Amino acid sequence: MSKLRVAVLGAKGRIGSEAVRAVEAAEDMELVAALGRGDELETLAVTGAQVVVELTTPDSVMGNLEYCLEHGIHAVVGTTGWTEERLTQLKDWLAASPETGVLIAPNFSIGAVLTMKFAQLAAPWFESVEVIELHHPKKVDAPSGTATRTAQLIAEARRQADSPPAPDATATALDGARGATVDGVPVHSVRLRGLLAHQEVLLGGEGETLTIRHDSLHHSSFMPGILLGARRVVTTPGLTFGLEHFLGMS
Ligand SMILES: NC(=O)C1=CN([C@@H]2O[C@H](COP(=O)(O)OP(=O)(O)OC[C@H]3O[C@@H](n4cnc5c(N)ncnc54)[C@H](O)[C@@H]3O)[C@@H](O)[C@H]2O)C=CC1
Ligand SMILES: O=C(O)C1=N[C@H](C(=O)O)C[C@H](O)C1
Repeated sequence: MSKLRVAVLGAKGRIGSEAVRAVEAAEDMELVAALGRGDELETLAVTGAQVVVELTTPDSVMGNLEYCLEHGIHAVVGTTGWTEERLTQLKDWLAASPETGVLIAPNFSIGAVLTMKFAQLAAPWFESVEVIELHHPKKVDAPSGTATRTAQLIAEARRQADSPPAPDATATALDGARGATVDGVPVHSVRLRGLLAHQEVLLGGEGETLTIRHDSLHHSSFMPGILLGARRVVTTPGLTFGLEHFLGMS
């Protein structure tokens, strides 16, 4: 059987360099290109890449995806920075390339996907819910894509259950003391040397609390999800948002 022709964008980055190694080690894949900032995107067409693994930066991802969709190259995207406007633009590009698939995964690790699912399940059952994400200090965006997605899923679950707003008597606060608000859910971002990627969802009710915590201790935690995404995206046209859809958890 012929091998899946995979290219990695952001190949010299923290997660991109790990992805290069994972694709090279996968028996059913061939790494046809490993590109960094400034490298020619044309290499993707020349090498016949079928799937691009996009692990760059929020300022680069859209240009890269525009190229991929113009050339019918499927994409597995881990890069953060997804807004409604960006998703609308991406859907327009996909409409013009209807056989191409794009997976955007706020987080590729199985534990993080489960954290989001558990938080979604628990959210309507507690009065209070807040998210804390903790990352290495070289991370350029806050809050993390995972925390943003978690907060959106929590908010959606609470809307569907007609949950009242969480109690909060704060009358005066220093700017930022209560974190950022994503879809009504407080999200707090910690940047600390020694950490990689961690998240806690804190839920509180009368006389009890529940803490759901996930820790990515190494970039290897993201690799099975990336490889699964590459294998599945080639037969899944259109936009898939969240790895859970490829894990039978949606
Ligand atoms: N979805 C997930 O599970 C994960 C997502 N991420 C996300 O992946 C992205 C990258 O994270 P890190 O590797 O930590 O950052 P990084 O800064 O170490 O790596 C990004 C790399 O992309 C390169 N780059 C920038 N523009 C480029 C372009 N146009 N073409 C090719 N390469 C380009 C940079 O030079 C850099 O080497 C971030 O948005 C991060 O949040 C990171 C880990 C897991
Ligand atoms: O920048 C990172 O490191 C990570 N980024 C993603 C995010 O913003 O959620 C995924 C993971 O948290 C690691």
